[in-house]
Amino acid sequence: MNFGRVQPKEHRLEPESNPFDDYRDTDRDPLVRIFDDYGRPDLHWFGVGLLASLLSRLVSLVPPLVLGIAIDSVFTPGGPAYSLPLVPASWVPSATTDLVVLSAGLVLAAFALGVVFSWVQGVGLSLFSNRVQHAVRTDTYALMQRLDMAFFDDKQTGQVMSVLNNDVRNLRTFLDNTLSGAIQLVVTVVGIAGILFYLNWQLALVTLVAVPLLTVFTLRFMTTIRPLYRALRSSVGALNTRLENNLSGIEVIKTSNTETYEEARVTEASRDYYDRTWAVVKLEYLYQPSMELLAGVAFAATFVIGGLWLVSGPPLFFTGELYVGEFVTFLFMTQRFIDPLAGAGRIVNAYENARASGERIFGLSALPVTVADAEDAVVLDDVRGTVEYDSVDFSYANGVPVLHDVSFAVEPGQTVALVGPTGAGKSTAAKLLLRLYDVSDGSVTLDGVDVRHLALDSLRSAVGYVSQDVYLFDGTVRENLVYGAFDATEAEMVAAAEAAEAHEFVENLPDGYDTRIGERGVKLSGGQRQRISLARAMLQDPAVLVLDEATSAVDTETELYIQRALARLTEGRTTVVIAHRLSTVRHADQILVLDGGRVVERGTHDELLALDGLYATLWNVQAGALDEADADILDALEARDRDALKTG
Ligand SMILES: Nc1ncnc2c1ncn2[C@@H]1O[C@H](COP(=O)(O)OP(=O)(O)OP(=O)(O)O)[C@@H](O)[C@H]1O
Repeated sequence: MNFGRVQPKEHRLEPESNPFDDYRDTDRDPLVRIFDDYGRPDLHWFGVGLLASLLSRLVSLVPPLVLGIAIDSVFTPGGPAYSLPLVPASWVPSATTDLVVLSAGLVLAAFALGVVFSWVQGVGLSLFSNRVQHAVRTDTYALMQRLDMAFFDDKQTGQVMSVLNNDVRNLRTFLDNTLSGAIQLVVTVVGIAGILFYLNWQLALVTLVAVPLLTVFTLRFMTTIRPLYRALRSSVGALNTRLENNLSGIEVIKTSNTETYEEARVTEASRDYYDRTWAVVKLEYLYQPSMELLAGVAFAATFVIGGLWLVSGPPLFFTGELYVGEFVTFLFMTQRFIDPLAGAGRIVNAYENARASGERIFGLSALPVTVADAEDAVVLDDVRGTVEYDSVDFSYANGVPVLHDVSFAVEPGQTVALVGPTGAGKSTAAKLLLRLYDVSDGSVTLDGVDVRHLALDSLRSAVGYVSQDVYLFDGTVRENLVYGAFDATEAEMVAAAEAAEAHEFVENLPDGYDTRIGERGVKLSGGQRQRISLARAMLQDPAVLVLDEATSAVDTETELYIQRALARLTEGRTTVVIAHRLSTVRHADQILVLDGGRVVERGTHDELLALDGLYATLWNVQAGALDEADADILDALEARDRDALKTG
């Protein structure tokens, strides 16, 4: 089999773990749950669709029935009297031509009714399945958003996307076609079996011998194909993940010159998907023809026995009379009985596919959420901005301790800076204040209330977060500025942009505030993105600010703009700043030096320099990069801005 380009030898691919497999809910049949949890409000549409589909099946039986009766009673001299089931004999005309017209009329009416019922079936089932699809998708999305950060740390975006897209769509297809198909099948098979028995019970037994065989065969197929479908659904997710990752990282791929490597990885993921699809298809193609063969044998047996019966009287142990028309109807009915049975594989297939999708959808909702509102969650009305960390210990899901016994307090309006070597735990400490994670031990309080007892939306509107990875959404500058402060007026927005030193460059963009900035804001420079994110924070106007200072270098002028914007933003707000450049936090009220997750030094800039410890070392290293003269210039500029702020 040719899978495209072969994997280059120099790149060895490790099999990727698939954490998503853990999130599968197999407790209750997911398809029953779909009806229970989502189907109820629109069940009437399902009922209408189902009824129409059964009626359309029913009327489709009329033509062969009428045809058989007509052959025996109208076209065969000496045949039985023309009699229709459920129609009183007095309604049936006696003239032959009238009987022909009646038969033709009945066949036509059956076809016309069939069309109407099919239409109603389509509308009813589509309405039902699309509404359920909408509800499942929006609910699953809402649920996914509330999952703990730990889930997203482990996340495979493509897997989550494939649940929200492919799996939800699979469910819809099942509800739309497969389910009604299955019910139709049961009703048709039972109904026709009844008619066959009514027509000739002995010949009916010959046809029905196939049923138990087909059933056993189908059940076996279902249990064999189920795990294959599960693997297939995961593989769709893995492929999506790979594609999604690569598209997001296209710049890195190009600049690292790793196109060939990535092609190999995509080929690998695609090959896995191919293999798993092939495993399913192989089984399907074994099963489907076998079913058809069995059905064909049953049909042939019915034909042989019935044919012999017609030609030379009842064969073997059969007794009684068989008419030609009756036999024709019988054969038509046998065909309609056996065809759907032989096609049961398609239904089983779609069922197993949808079931695997349902397990993944409900797997998401089965995930425990620990960072959620407590029952008696407190809402802070007027936030003063006192922040306190008390003996905080923390480790991520992998259990490796990241913070040990971290304690500090910040008074309203003060700035505390967290500094220290990379990986010391600065960002982690700050994230605990926003309750992106819960402490393992100790507590973090805002205005004296443990953040775990605060309503999450109250906490997160009180604490603003400006991250070093500025994330902007595809849309206009305006949309990105007012994100999270949707009620802001135009004047407020412009004022925030001015304060963040963004107004001028935004005005110079082709469409000003209405300029589209591309996915993740790619059409803006790093410095511009940062200023937009500062303006956004100004508009949100939180009492407490967590500032994860950008590490990426910008030119000196932009740096000055940003520093000025930051000075305005932090003025009067409690600020926890994670600083990489010590020069920017020299004026912080308190500087905490973290190392290996512990606070190893604390004090003001001057105190820490006098201590001559880790801070002093870091300062001296950085001083090489930042000339004291530059620092003095920054100082002078900052002092000027502070004065300007004070004088309004
Ligand atoms: N989501 C996560 N899951 C598991 N471990 C993590 C996670 N995020 C960070 N860590 C680990 O926690 C430790 C502290 O990371 P953190 O980002 O808080 O450090 P930092 O001091 O802010 O570093 P930097 O200055 O480089 O940003 C590191 O060892 C890091 O590998």
